[in-house]
Amino acid sequence: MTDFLNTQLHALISQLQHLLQHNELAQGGLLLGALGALAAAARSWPHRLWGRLLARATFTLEIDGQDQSFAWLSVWLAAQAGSRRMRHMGVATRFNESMGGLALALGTDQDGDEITVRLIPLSGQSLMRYRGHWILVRPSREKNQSEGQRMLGYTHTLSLQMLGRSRHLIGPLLQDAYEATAGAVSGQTEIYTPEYQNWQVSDRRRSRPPGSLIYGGTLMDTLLADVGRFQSDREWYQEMGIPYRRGYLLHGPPGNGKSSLVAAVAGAMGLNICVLNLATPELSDERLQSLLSNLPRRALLLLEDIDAVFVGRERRTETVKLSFAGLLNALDGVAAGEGRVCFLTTNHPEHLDPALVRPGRADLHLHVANASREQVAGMLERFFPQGQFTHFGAAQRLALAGRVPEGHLSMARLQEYLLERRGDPLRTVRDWEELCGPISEQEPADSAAKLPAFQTPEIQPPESQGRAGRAAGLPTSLLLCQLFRQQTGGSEFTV
Ligand SMILES: Nc1ncnc2c1ncn2[C@@H]1O[C@H](COP(=O)(O)OP(=O)(O)OP(=O)(O)O)[C@@H](O)[C@H]1O
Repeated sequence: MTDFLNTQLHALISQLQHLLQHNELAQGGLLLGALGALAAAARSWPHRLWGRLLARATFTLEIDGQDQSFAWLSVWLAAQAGSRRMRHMGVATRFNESMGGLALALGTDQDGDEITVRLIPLSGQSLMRYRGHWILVRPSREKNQSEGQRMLGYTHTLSLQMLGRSRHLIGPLLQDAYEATAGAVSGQTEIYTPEYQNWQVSDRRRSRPPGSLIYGGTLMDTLLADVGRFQSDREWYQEMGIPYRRGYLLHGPPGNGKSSLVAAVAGAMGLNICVLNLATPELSDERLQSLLSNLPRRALLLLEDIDAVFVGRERRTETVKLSFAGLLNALDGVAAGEGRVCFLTTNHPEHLDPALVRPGRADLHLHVANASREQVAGMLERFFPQGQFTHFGAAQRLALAGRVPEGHLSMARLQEYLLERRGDPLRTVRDWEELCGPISEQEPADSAAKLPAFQTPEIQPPESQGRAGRAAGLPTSLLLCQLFRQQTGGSEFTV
């Protein structure tokens, strides 16, 4: 059998040899085929060789569009000389006015603040010279798959390719880009909200100066001192083996500045704020774990109105996916971020399970109460600063504050009232009862004397006016109105 096959094979080979030796057509065909194969190899070979060389000789830095650095790096790249050749740019409006980068001024808004947008590269490529080295910048974007009816937008990537020996430039480049853009923003607080498993900057606001808020007693100072101490105590916590995190519970009636307090602390400490709504139906135990272990650096966590999610350990509504155990685990499990400062706010501390607010989860409980008279006087001074309104000084402010029933008025309501009457002390005084409710006739004389932190206001109405007024049992607000009218000769005030 083998002999038979060998014979056949030999016969075939000798026939082929004969054909190639004596048939020119077959010779030509063979030659062309060989040349074609060679040409194809020659075409792909340099390509492959080039690819290998590039991979060996270069270094590529790739930044995902979801990463925080993507925004400021894109803004910075768009402002570099090499980007002029980019033919596909996008407009980013979420960046702050004071951020560096290629900005287009669009005018000013009603507050006089400049409205600017920034350009970022979307696709294409450009060569950029940085500190004497060449860098190939390649932004790209891909349309995401649609999920049912919902389009998921684009996935963006930024790639920076440079020679391997230039890779030491990565650090300085990122630092330069950051300092020229996001790092140049001062006096700003970034607000992060969750986006899938990550945090995204959803807003940037001017930091609220602590002095713009008025709280009773030493609330603000106590909190600032506590957060400041915690921040400087990292080593101590490590030495003591205590988890390095701190929690605060701010409780009290609505509109007295719980959220504003968190914003002020963040601003004063140079921190940003991660706001998380626990009632979000998409928030599962796993997702919360992942979010809390991925908190951005230098950001505090704010969980607002925590009583709106759980009453005791029970979910308040069926739409809440998060479990109470999941919340506790996320707050103090292994994954909980080191160095985390967490604020819980509630209007109803009595609805909270003690486990949620025990030390370790909420170390400091602060009551943010309705306005005290001291606060009312402070707010009046903010709206009618000393010396700017004649006939409306400390005595008048104290007298008005003395009319407010202690602890009945929210600071938000007071702010709203004063906003409506700003620049108009006469209206402020005239409508004061509207704010405080009806005033009993016996009250005026001694209510001011009951001011906790003030001396009895020394209103010096003209003798006759004062006596007559008091004799008639007029409320202090009316007395003040009359006094103002008399002193200013009508309803005009000097500003
Ligand atoms: N202590 C305060 N000093 C100055 N302004 C205040 C104070 N408290 C509240 N305000 C003003 O009232 C408004 C509402 O305040 P904020 O939202 O911080 O209150 P809150 O206690 O968090 O309310 P809620 O419990 O309803 O969330 C803000 O515009 C703020 O400027």
